[in-house]
Amino acid sequence: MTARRTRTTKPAARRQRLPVAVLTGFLGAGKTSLLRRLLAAEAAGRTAVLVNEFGEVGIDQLLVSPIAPDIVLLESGCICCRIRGELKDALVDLLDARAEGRLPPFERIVIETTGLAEPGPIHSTLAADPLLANQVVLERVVAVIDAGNAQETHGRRPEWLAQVAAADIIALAKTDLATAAQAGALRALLAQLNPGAALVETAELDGPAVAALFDRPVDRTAGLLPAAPAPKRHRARDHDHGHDHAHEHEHGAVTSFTLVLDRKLDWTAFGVWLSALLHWHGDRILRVKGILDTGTTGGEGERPLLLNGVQHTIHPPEHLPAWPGSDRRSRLVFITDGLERATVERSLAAWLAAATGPKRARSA
Ligand SMILES: Nc1nc2c(ncn2[C@@H]2O[C@H](COP(=O)(O)OP(=O)(O)OP(=O)(O)O)[C@@H](O)[C@H]2O)c(=O)[nH]1
Repeated sequence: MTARRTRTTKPAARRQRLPVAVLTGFLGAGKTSLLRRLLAAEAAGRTAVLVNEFGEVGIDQLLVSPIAPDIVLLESGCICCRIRGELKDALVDLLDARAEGRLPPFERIVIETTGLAEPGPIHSTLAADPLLANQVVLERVVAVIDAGNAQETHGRRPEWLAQVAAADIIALAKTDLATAAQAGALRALLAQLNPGAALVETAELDGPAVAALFDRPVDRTAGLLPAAPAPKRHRARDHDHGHDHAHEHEHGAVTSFTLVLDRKLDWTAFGVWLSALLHWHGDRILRVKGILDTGTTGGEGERPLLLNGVQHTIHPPEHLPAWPGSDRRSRLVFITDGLERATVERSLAAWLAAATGPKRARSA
């Protein structure tokens, strides 16, 4: 169906609003991984994607864009407070492009939030704006929870709880990194915090089951009977009044910075530096992501290494099939809580000088 037809349909059909799914979850929980699985499992063009990253370089966008070329990257900043106006504009642009046939007639929009976002205000943004409220509806919040570090993050970061509390579906990722006892205790905690949410494990889902997470009707009554206990530190619904008060939650000393390196890196040596950095500062490094030029070739050319670290953990790096763009420089994006860019820069420069001679890393 073309966009013009959509515009000239009868009033009854016009009332059908496009479903919006918010894909949330703390930093590094596995949101982009789940999104990539969704996009791979369904027909191209079915889902339009908005990605909001708390970092200067949109690495998620680089990863998702080969499967969803029309992805829109929202400006760096947190979707739930600082860039709510931009969210609205991006949604309106997407809907216009669909209506004018510049984009395929996608059937849903997925908004991947930053790991620090509270989903409640997104609902307010959508519901409070008459133009948007007429065209889209926030249908579901899918929260990805990292089973490897959930208990720790729960104690430290209020955003984690807000995300759990707002979820219609909780997708438990990284159960392979938790013991059976830890996973069991976490399931019990999540059921207590948000008894209405459906709980699934991402490792158990095949492609169609991932798609079903975003397709099957959400049971809004689940968990309402018997009455759900309100989580004590739950703040997400605080935003959920349907009006647009100027609310900004504080992210404390959380900051993001990017380091760019102009040279090829030896992964083994680089991994030693990174491990040491996480050993000393892992408590204050919430997330490190990067695309590294390690000089590896294969297939059609050079294959960059995708690096992912969450707090003290470095995930096994992944070779991407090709560089997702013309910029072939290595980039490292850090999200830290109270750790200065200068500290990381100094450490990296010292390592580079020792390992490969005194050529400097540049910060972007
Ligand atoms: N072991 C394991 N690793 C996983 C699983 N799911 C995701 N990961 C890895 O976790 C790392 C972070 O995953 P992402 O999907 O980038 O997480 P994210 O939530 O999008 O991260 P941000 O956008 O930075 O908040 C990647 O290295 C993934 O491959 C899982 O179930 N098990």
